[in-house]
Amino acid sequence: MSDMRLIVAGAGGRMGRALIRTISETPGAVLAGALEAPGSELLGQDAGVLAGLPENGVKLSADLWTLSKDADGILDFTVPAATIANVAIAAQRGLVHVIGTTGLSSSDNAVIKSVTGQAIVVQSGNMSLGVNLLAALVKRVAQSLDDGFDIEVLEMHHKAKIDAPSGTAFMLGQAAAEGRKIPLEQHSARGRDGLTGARNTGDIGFASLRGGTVAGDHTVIFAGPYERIELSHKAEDRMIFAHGALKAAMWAHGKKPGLYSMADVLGLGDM
Ligand SMILES: NC(=O)C1=CN([C@@H]2O[C@H](COP(=O)(O)OP(=O)(O)OC[C@H]3O[C@@H](n4cnc5c(N)ncnc54)[C@H](OP(=O)(O)O)[C@@H]3O)[C@@H](O)[C@H]2O)C=CC1
Ligand SMILES: O=C(O)C1=N[C@H](C(=O)O)C[C@H](O)C1
Repeated sequence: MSDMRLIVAGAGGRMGRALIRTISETPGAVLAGALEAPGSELLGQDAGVLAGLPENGVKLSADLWTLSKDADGILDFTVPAATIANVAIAAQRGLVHVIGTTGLSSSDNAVIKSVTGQAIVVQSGNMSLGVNLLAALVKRVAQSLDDGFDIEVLEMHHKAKIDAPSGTAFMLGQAAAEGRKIPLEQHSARGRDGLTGARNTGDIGFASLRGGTVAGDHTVIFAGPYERIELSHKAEDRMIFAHGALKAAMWAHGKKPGLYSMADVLGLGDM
């Protein structure tokens, strides 16, 4: 098979730059385009230079329709409005769309789902191997413990992160809810503040910390009578997410249209 031609959306962002570096190191992948927001001061700049590499001749552009004429996939770590705009074009062009953007609403997710009859989408709030394995472990532990054990999800990220709780925290909460066979929407406790009353039995709680340059720390706590189990993952470098995204794109190349997860990519679906 010829090289997979990939567009990086949000090319000037933290993940965008990590993805451009990862593509440059990945045999079988080539950077076909670099997308940035309309009006960004980075438009026209060289994607390689922005990512700390030698000049590669790929200039940042805000025109996905033109960029995608000759591409196979798009790696999208941007903001919800941009991802939703990209979904329609990726579907029309038949691109593999790897979606890492978090903070999506349920109606955004419904839009993504609506195109998967014709589009190949891999979506995950966290593309790392470690977190996807952690989610499988959380589900397994939640299956074994009844609601005598209170489940709390704690996350910490760098101070520039704009959404909370993190996409990963939701993934882990969802895994716990699946293990316990309850709907997360009806059992999630978020944003405690003030005179909240006692904790509801069976709730899954979320707490978010922000500060410094933390790439992403997540802990799921199972707090029972006189004992506690804590399962944690600490991302030391966002390159782990970029490597996961590349793996997802190359895995999805040539697959049938559908909505896939990182558990599918990593073969963790049955854990
Ligand atoms: N699933 C996973 O494994 C991971 C997910 N993420 C998620 O990825 C997203 C991005 O994170 P991060 O890179 O840290 O954030 P950044 O803010 O550093 O990057 C986002 C980039 O997207 C750009 N952008 C905004 N609008 C558009 C548009 N319409 N078209 C193209 N580009 C646009 C921004 O440009 P401008 O600054 O000009 O607005 C910015 O350069 C977040 O939602 C984050 O939570 C992050 C890491 C891992
Ligand atoms: O914004 C980030 O940085 C990250 N976002 C993702 C999330 O919301 O979970 C993944 C990772 O934790 C880094």
